[in-house]
Amino acid sequence: MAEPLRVLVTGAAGQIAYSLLYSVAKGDVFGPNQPIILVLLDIQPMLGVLEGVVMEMMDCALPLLREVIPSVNEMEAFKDVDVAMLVGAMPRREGMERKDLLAANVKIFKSMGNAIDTQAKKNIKVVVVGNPANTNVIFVRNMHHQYDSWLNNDFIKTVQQRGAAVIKARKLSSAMSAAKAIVDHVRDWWNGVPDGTYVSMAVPSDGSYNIEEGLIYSFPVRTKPDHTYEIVKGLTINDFSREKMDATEKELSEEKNMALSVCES
Ligand SMILES: NC(=O)c1ccc[n+]([C@@H]2O[C@H](COP(=O)([O-])OP(=O)(O)OC[C@H]3O[C@@H](n4cnc5c(N)ncnc54)[C@H](O)[C@@H]3O)[C@@H](O)[C@H]2O)c1
Repeated sequence: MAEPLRVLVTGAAGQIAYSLLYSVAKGDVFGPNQPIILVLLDIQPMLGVLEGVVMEMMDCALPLLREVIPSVNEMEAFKDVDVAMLVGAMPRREGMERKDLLAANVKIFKSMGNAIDTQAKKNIKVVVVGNPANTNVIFVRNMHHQYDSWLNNDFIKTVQQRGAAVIKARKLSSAMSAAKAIVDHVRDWWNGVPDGTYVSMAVPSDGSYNIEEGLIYSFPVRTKPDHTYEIVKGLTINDFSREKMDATEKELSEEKNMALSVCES
């Protein structure tokens, strides 16, 4: 069997992690032949809760799970990590604006960036969940008219308002569906997608589709079994999609500048 992968989940005492950890530890992401060491990072006041999560993970007796390491020390936790799922952050509460959330979280992610830089494996794969999620960009191909109408109206509206609708109903932000999305996302990245297909991933822009270079933006991406990815070029963009893409680019660019100014202050 392969050497164990060291997988770090931050915010491990939180509600997304509670759904995510079981799925990762039982092989849904890295496959049934890949042993895993799980490092669970949270902050000091959550240590008691974290220990409860560790007990439950051990009690699950999952064959692939070699070790569970709780930690409240960022520098120690990131040591030699292969894959990091950065879930830990302040969650969005009812009535909270995207920009308030950004201001609260930007410092956390800056500090984690430093820990990754100095402690983790150089080819670490990092998935960020805790930032305000990047707006979905839809690359529409060969859709027929009726579908277009649903896609351009109800679907987009539902997706845009879904986060707020879940908070309103649950009084908490989404967790189970967010955990499922993380699992699908990292599995596609780790294993690669079948030839001729691609997935959407928010990755640093290389200027494709005239999107500002360096912006973290959702592109059609082809992932490969060696855990690398490439942006799929040259898809036809209709006027409707172009308009949404430009609006998203503008919003993300503003958000980036705001994050930089919070960092500097
Ligand atoms: N991208 C998405 O689609 C999506 C969907 C839902 C939620 N989220 C975001 O994911 C994040 C986690 O959501 P949740 O519902 O699990 O929240 P939660 O409050 O239940 O858990 C967050 C955990 O992070 C911990 N934490 C805070 N600062 C930390 C730090 N510096 N290092 C390590 N841990 C830290 C907290 O102590 C807490 O245990 C939130 O930012 C939320 O807004 C994103």
